[in-house]
Amino acid sequence: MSLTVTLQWLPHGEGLPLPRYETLQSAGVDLAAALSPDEELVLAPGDRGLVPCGLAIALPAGFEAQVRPRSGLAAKNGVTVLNSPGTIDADYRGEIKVILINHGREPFVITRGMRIAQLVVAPVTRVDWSEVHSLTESARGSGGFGSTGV
Ligand SMILES: O=c1ccn([C@H]2C[C@H](O)[C@@H](COP(=O)(O)OP(=O)(O)OP(=O)(O)O)O2)c(=O)[nH]1
Ligand SMILES: [Mg+2]
Repeated sequence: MSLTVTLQWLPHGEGLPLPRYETLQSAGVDLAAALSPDEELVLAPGDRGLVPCGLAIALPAGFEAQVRPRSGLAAKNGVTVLNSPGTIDADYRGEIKVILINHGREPFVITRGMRIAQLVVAPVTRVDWSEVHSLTESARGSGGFGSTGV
């Protein structure tokens, strides 16, 4: 299934490559850091930072985009998306930004064009609430938080 999403480059994003699927079946497109060419953002161990991506999008109603970590950065550097998955609402027209956190032991240096996260577009289900006095019974009931054992 293919969906058209409009994308607007912000001035500091111009020149970055269009987000693209790296393989035929990739679920996400990578997001690149839209820092100035001479800028470095250094995340010391334990630090977090808001990384601009230099673009804004308009999703069709009924869809969201999720900002997810790249597994390579997590495995090699301990760097991940703090609020993973970040939620981009269909009515958001601001710049997409990525909240990265460095859980690694070394400083992590981000430069322009570095692919720091990925964006996955997904359908959204919305609910109409219906208030009741009791819920339907189920085998699990209120068991949770490890109730089935290890
Ligand atoms: O990783 C993220 C998460 C969110 N957003 C943008 C798009 C999203 O539509 C908006 C609001 O996000 P969210 O609802 O998660 O944040 P909030 O703290 O609830 O802010 P708000 O009160 O603006 O909804 O911020 C990003 O650019 N990156
Ligand atoms: Mg919100």
